[in-house]
Amino acid sequence: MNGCFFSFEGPEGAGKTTIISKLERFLREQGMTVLTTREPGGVRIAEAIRSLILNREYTEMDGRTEALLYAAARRQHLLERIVPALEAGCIVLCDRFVDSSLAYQGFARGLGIEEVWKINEFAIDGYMPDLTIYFDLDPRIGLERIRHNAREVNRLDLEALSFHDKVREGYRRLVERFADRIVVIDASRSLDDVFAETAAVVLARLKGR
Ligand SMILES: Nc1ncnc2c1ncn2[C@@H]1O[C@H](COP(=O)(O)OP(=O)(O)OP(=O)(O)O)[C@@H](O)[C@H]1O
Ligand SMILES: Cc1cn([C@H]2C[C@H](O)[C@@H](COP(=O)(O)O)O2)c(=O)[nH]c1=O
Repeated sequence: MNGCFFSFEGPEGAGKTTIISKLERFLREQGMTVLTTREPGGVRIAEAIRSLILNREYTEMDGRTEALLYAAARRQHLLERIVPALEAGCIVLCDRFVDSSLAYQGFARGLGIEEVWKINEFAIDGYMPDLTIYFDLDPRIGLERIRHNAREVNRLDLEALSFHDKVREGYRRLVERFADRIVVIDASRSLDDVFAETAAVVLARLKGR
């Protein structure tokens, strides 16, 4: 496999989508082939699962059902979109991947990081990002940011602040556990500063291949 797989993680409103879009433009300007995608979603079946999981009407959804749906969406997305792009030598920029499941369902929902890892192991079958960039931000700031943009409020956004605090704590545990894969970026700074650091980290990883 010749490509390089980057995933981007963080709480709501951390700036992942904005930075990925700037990074995609920047890397293309340098002549690189880039695929930008997102989870849950990225392909037809996974986008359908996304609509189901994030639908605000499904307040009765069980935590394990939620975790399994994210894993199912991931499986389809990986096979249909990520793996073919990596095999074609693309740089893949993925807005969320398995760490979201570990932080949100494993830690914040209380299902257990190990348990959620197990179902995801089955789904991803050995494929992991080469590098994960985690945008660290107080969820109060992130939620305030998205209150001011046009993005639709989804079922997860409506969780209590204590849930979003747990998501951050979950990510912190993942950073400790996967220190060689996850790079932490302080996302509370200006967009220009966050982008400059992200681009530097990504370029360094690409050079080191
Ligand atoms: N560093 C920053 N400083 C101030 N505002 C920012 C910064 N980064 C992003 N924003 C703004 O915050 C909002 C959320 O950004 P964005 O959609 O990129 O976040 P996200 O991490 O993809 O969020 P989500 O996962 O909730 O969809 C946007 O309006 C964006 O313009
Ligand atoms: C992949 C994944 C996502 N989530 C949560 C995180 C967000 O609240 C939504 C996705 O929407 P966004 O546009 O990225 O904000 O779903 C999750 O809980 N578990 C996952 O595996």
